Amino acid sequence: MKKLYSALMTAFNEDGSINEAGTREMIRYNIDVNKVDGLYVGGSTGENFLLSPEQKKQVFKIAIDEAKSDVDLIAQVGSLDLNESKFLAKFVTDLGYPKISAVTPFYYKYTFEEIKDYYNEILKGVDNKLLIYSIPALTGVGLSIEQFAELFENPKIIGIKYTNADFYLLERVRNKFPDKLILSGFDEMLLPALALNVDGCIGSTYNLNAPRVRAEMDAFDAGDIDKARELQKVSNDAITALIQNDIYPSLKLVFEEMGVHAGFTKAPMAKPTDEMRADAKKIYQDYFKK
Ligand SMILES: CC(=O)N[C@@H]([C@@H](O)[C@H](O)[C@H](O)CO)[C@@H](O)CC(=O)C(=O)O
Repeated sequence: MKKLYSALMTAFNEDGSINEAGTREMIRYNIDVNKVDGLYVGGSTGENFLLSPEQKKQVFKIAIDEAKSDVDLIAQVGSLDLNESKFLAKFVTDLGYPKISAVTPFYYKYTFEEIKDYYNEILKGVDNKLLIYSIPALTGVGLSIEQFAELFENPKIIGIKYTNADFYLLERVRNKFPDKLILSGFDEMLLPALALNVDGCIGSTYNLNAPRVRAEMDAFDAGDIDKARELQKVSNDAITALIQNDIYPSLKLVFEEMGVHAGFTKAPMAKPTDEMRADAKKIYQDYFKK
């Protein structure tokens, strides 16, 4: 059965500190209402790259304390500072996270040898399994099939969080590595990714939209492609509206409409304007009101 993971959001107070109660509410909502299979903690959606190391530790602690072993947990530990990534990999492993993930190193232009060393260093001395977080649109780092093969020489690297619209590469990767865990990262492209036999998905919009997405995955598994396509269409209407209204603050505003206290985004992300609030209310009414 294909797995559905929400990319966990972090609730912030207006001053950028972490709102623990709100973050816990979102975790509970994902587990109790969305019935997700897992949570991706410390990813882009969690605004992780805006956090101090102490705040990252705080989020990792809150998530596992709230979720316990109710769902699978993947901790994204990649950062600009390799020492920090290594520290966090050990930290989350000691907390009990069953899987970790690390974004490809970004900002500077690294050689593939440097990228490989980065992953091997993170995993050195850490008894855990890792998913490569590949998101070329944000990092500028695209990996080839040969490079994935070289990274997979480390047996602790078990798969890819594949946030990439290159479906040719996805097909090549899926078929070359049938035993690796491949989780699709673009919510609006889930259906074509399912057709290429990914093992599941991780995404931001699943925080709000998981039940519709589960229905789509079930329809796909049952061979009802028309129904899966119709559900993807509705999801994509919602995703388009969320993106047009600035996706990260909008996800939180819609969560607030649902009664879940998702808090603020962290600067320099935008604080919501009255217009954004009004649009988020409409998105809630159009797509998520029960
Ligand atoms: C850049 C970004 O936020 N990508 C999202 C998608 O879920 C994305 O928001 C969605 O497909 C809308 O474009 C996920 O791939 C990110 C993710 O899972 C994470 O790291 O939090």
